[in-house]
Amino acid sequence: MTPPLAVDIDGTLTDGTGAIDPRVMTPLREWPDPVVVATGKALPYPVALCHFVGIPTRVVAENGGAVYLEDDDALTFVGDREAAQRVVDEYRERGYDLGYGDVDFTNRWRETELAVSLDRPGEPLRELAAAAGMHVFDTGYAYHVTSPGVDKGAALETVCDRLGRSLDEFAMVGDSENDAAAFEVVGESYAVANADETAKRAADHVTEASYADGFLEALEALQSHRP
Ligand SMILES: O=C(O)COP(=O)(O)O
Ligand SMILES: [Mg+2]
Repeated sequence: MTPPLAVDIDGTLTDGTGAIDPRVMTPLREWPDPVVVATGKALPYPVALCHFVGIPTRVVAENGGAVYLEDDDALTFVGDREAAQRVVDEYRERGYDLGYGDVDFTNRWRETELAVSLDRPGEPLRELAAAAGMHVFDTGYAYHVTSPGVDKGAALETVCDRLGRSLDEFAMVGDSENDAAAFEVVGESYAVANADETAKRAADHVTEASYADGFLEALEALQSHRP
């Protein structure tokens, strides 16, 4: 018996360079239970990942702001994109940019939150977000200006309601503070060894191996201790 699985992308299915590790493709495709890709990235990224891995499209995007499940063919959103936009506008007025150039594929399709490159100053962003009642996730890959209460944990509750499954049944593998809320609500959670401290504290287990090796280690553990 394997559990339904929620999996983060960056830092979990990738190698140290940010590229998807090709060894994750087959285990994802062959996982016998539903797989939900749960990411901070905008919707097109996890949708494309499901498509190219060859699994049904079940995704949480934007740190929980967007949920799509092929099962009920419904796309739902939570979060105040305009509030995030105001924070980012003020950040720009202070002379900073988001760090993604003019075309900006990181934010182009974002509908509930906005991201700023990690090589841009984080303190002024946190200050402006706090003043606006918004939250900042530092995923290790970007800062995300997200509405309070929006996270992957709340999104997985929505997923479970819609799939008719319970959170207890789910396992989750991830690497950063944007995974911590999901780690708290699922039945069993794994932080990969490269995870940040927040994720490691929230997880039931921390793998020995890093990045995709850690993910593959978590899958093995999930398969071996569930007869
Ligand atoms: O987009 C990010 O900043 C992080 O994405 P992730 O949640 O898949 O790690
Ligand atoms: Mg991650």
